[in-house]
Amino acid sequence: MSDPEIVVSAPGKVILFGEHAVVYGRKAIAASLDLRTHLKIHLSPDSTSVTLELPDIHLSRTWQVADLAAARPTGDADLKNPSPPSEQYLAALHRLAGTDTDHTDTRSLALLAFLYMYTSIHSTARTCPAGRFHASSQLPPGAGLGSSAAYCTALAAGLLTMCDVITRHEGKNDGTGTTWSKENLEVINAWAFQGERLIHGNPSGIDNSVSTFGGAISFKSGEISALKSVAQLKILLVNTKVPRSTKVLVQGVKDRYNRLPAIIEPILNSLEEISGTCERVLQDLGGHPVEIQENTQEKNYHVLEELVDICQSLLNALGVGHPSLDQVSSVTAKHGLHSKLTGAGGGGCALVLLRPDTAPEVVDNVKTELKDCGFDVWETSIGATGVSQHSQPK
Ligand SMILES: Nc1ncnc2c1ncn2[C@@H]1O[C@H](COP(=O)(O)OP(=O)(O)O)[C@@H](O)[C@H]1O
Ligand SMILES: C[C@@](O)(CCOP(=O)(O)O)CC(=O)O
Ligand SMILES: [Mg+2]
Repeated sequence: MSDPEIVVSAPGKVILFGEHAVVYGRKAIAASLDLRTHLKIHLSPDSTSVTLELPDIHLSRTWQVADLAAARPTGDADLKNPSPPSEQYLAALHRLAGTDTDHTDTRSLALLAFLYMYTSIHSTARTCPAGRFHASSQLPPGAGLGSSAAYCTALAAGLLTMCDVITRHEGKNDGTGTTWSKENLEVINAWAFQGERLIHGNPSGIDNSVSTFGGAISFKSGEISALKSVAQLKILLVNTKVPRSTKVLVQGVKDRYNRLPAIIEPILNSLEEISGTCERVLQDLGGHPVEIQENTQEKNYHVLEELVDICQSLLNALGVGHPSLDQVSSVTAKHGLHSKLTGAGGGGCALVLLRPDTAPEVVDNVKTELKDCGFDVWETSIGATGVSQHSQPK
């Protein structure tokens, strides 16, 4: 067994283009955020219970280790290649969580994701460890910044490390912690995806991939490509604070798709084309010598701004807009800036694209006006390190 104290963290993400379409196998572009979820594990060999503390969603639960051990799946589990729980196993997890299988309160699905990972990752172990598991986040939960994926990625990294399924300290990252080999990061990502399935229903896998690997990526049907040039973008994030659930919004798009497939398909194709165009523009922005940069910059930012506007309209057509997001768009437009929802929509967060030469007064004025609407606004840096292990509890 591992150290009695383990601290890991995983970042949230911002989707630039392609949310929802990515669930249907279309390309999307996303980057990690400098806001993280930390998981602290404190093992107590003399105790007989497991406590999960989730202060951000006001949940804390304690189970007897014997009850968790009894819920473990039988048969040989492939710990490096997890599969979804069977119906019977899922029902046992719901009983432990005190939820039911038709649960729509996504908050308590966080319990289910923990119980699934804890019991499955220990399915081949002789005993299950007792202790305290404490997850807290700098990310607003349920706002489109991938808090569910950061939570699942941190859980996967912490639990897999605790059981020595993955080996620790294989590489240094940016000095704030250590990371794992690519092979082990893939194992973390696979478990995080299974956790996301329990919270989201039908995730594309983009959020857990960004949270695991960090940086900026283009993502299509599970294929990940690194995109260095995204980090140069300056964006403002606006949290409308309107609560929403990704699971409900993804299901809403599915219902609309099932009713009107011939209408929704071309919208998904357009959204994919937007991601492809963005990728090309970003490459172009990064690839010119300084003397001709100004001209190409002007042209390329104009295209990016058009993409932001078209994307926002198409997402509205999918039914994932919200009056609060329309308000963000009209306030930013007054100041000559362009914004779109990010993540699942229905409230939550929007991003505002800034140009390299956007005047600081314009940024200040738009921030003030958005704050006056009751929204939270901050300038963010993108491309943070992926899942990490910390030697000191944070
Ligand atoms: N810090 C956290 N602690 C516990 N659960 C969390 C935390 N952050 C997110 N979650 C889980 O993720 C859910 C929100 O996920 P979701 O609706 O996908 O929104 P998003 O991923 O955009 O924040 C919460 O209801 C909860 O189940
Ligand atoms: C809408 C979607 O594309 C992104 C959801 O992100 P978030 O949970 O709202 O942060 C769903 C997905 O990709 O699984
Ligand atoms: Mg989510």
